[in-house]
Amino acid sequence: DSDSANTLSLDAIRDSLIRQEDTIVFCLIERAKFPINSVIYDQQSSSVGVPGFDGSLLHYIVKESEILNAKVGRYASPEENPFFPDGLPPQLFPPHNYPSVLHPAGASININKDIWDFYTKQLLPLFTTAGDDGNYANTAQCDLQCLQALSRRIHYGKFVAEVKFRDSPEEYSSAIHAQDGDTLMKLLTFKNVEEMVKRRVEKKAMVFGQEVTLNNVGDSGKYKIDPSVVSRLYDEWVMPLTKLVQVEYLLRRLD
Ligand SMILES: O=C(O)C(=O)C[C@]1(C(=O)O)C=C[C@@H](O)C=C1
Repeated sequence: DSDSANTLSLDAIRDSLIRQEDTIVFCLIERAKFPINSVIYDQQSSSVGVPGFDGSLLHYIVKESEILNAKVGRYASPEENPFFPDGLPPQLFPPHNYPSVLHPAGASININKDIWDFYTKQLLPLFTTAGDDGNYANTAQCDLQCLQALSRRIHYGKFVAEVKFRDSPEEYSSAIHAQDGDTLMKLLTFKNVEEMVKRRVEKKAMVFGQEVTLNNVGDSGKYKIDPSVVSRLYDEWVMPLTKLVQVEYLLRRLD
């Protein structure tokens, strides 16, 4: 949240990332209640086509909820990035005065297109069962929650990058002046932290996704979401994209 961003230490920022892991794991568990329901993602579905709208049902639901959210100020927060930013309506009342932590150029970074693509095309089939149970609105609502949680986490890279820059401005500045993305990537990478993150999210998937009964606690080995998928999600997409956001942010940090 913006309080921890305001504190602006790498520890505080990492605490927020850790808390966001809980949100992501719970969102995935909720989505896993439903089968894949793939018509939701069809560009042209005859069964769930919205008259006059050229896109999938999920696209329609995300776009419409972003319109509502824009009116009540969600995207005034530097932590929130819409999936469909074009033509969003203005806020209905004056925006909250968020502390300006980020460099203004940070606002132009939005990689939600990549997030949308890996989520719908690659991640969903890894943790949902095959089939169609007709619960499209519910399922798409879960997708929206997952997408927003992932987007918030990945774009939090802007805050991570800002803290790292403030902690060692000289080191970063020379790479920024040289517009050297590879060096920036090396500077901001902590392999040991990444290993811990992967192991922790796997464990969270086990703890949050276990069957809880009064007689036995957990370890029946049956989880609501496969813990290895969560670790893979972080390894293949969440952390690489968070780092991409950091590099993009740092490249513009001295504009
Ligand atoms: O904790 C950091 O320093 C981050 O930059 C975050 C993060 C992550 O996405 O979890 C990304 C890059 C680092 O290599 C380690 C972890």
